[in-house]
Amino acid sequence: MAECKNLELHIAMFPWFAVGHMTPFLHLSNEIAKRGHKITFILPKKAQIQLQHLNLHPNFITFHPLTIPHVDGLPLGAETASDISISLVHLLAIAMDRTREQVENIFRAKTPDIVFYDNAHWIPEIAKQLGIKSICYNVVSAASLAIAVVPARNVPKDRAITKEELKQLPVGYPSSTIVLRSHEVDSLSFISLPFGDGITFYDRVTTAMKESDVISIRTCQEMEGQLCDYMGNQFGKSVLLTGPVLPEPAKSPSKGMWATWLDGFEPGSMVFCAFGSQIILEKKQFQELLLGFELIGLPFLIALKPPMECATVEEALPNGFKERVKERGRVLGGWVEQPLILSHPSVGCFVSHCGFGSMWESLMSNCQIVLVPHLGDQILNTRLLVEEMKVAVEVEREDSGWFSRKSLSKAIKSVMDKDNEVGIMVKKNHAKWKDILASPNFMSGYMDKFVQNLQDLVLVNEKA
Ligand SMILES: O=c1ccn([C@@H]2O[C@H](COP(=O)(O)OP(=O)(O)O[C@H]3O[C@H](CO)[C@@H](O)[C@H](O)[C@H]3O)[C@@H](O)[C@H]2O)c(=O)[nH]1
Repeated sequence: MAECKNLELHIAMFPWFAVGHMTPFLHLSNEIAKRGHKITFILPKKAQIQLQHLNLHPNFITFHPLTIPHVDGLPLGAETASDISISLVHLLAIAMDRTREQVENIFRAKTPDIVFYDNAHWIPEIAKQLGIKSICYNVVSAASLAIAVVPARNVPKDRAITKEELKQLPVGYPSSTIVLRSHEVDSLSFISLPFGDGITFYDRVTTAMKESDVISIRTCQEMEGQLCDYMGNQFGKSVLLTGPVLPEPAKSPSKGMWATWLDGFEPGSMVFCAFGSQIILEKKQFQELLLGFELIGLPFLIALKPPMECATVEEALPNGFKERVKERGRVLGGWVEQPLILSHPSVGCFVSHCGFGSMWESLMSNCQIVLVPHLGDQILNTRLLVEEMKVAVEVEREDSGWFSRKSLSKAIKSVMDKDNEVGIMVKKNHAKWKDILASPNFMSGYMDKFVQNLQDLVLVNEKA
């Protein structure tokens, strides 16, 4: 064992070209680097600039930028999912596949022991040839993997998956609460669509997992144990969990241009809203959301991308909105430092899309959580938080998918009203879970064990 502890690893990271994937891969890299191991982090050139500030161990973590080839149909210079609309991401997958030679050259030059990847299903093939162990690291919930991309889902090869087929849960799926409602199953139909050249999303992700040496998921046994066991059984291999892998909370949160403004409000009174790096609302839905915030009568900070067909958030504001909400509310169209905002004492509620990164950040905060999921995995994360853990509320949507200003304000008020039973219940449950997740050895315990497993994996290789 002592021999194993001293083994210094060299790990290559190759995440999907999206902020919601590269960021958690970098958090994981920081944790591994903190334990004395070397990381080569492969990413698009522009992303390097965006992520650099999150590299906490530059002596151990080296960025290796890729040139992203242009693919017809993508805007010139597009390198990550944030540069394009969701309808074009399948083309970005083609661009990723065309970096194969660059990636292989990096592996040959750097000779890592292990490579972590997610969407690049061809990595194990290269890795095997070069004697590198491959770990398919998933930065979405075990629930969203288990319901959509397991062999038991049995997606037809020759046609699109039907709504009826999507309504069926894969045989043996272990949860009856973390499920999609029948009007939501369409949010999974993308699994049988092309994602890359001549390959569907389903085939790509299942291949990525089948061919790996190990499957790993950014989750914990305490929250998704049964679902992780199901994944292991489905693919017949071990599933290593990293736990949530979040950076230390900021020591001095009051930074940034919005901080002085936030300082001026009562503790816990501010409602913050952000929907991650990808969602672009339709203008009408964007305006309805803003009008819902106007109704709650509380201070608010909204950070959303400008809605469709609008260059800025200003031009999409409802008539007279700015004059009516005055200093009480701000709407920003650019990137804000979400973790810092969530830890500001004035912020008491987080209205989120429940992307997996935001899900963890909301759980680690002291904020009440209101969820407005959009994509399939976000809906399942929402069910986990609302139905299983009972730490959050979900905004009611009509069957058309539309949510009204009334349903939004009702959900926010229910958790911000100090006497509301639901608000009291979710606050209490959230505090219990936060105590577990933030307890001193919880995350570090997961990481220590994980790194030990990585060393064992490489050692087995060396002995073989
Ligand atoms: O203005 C912003 C907006 C986001 N963030 C950060 O960006 C990350 C966003 O990640 P996440 O919450 O996972 O959202 P998306 O970027 O939307 O994530 C994509 O990737 C996730 C993980 O794969 C999936 O769960 C989502 O459905 C998918 O949209 C989080 O760390 C946020 O703190 C900011 O710092 N500032």
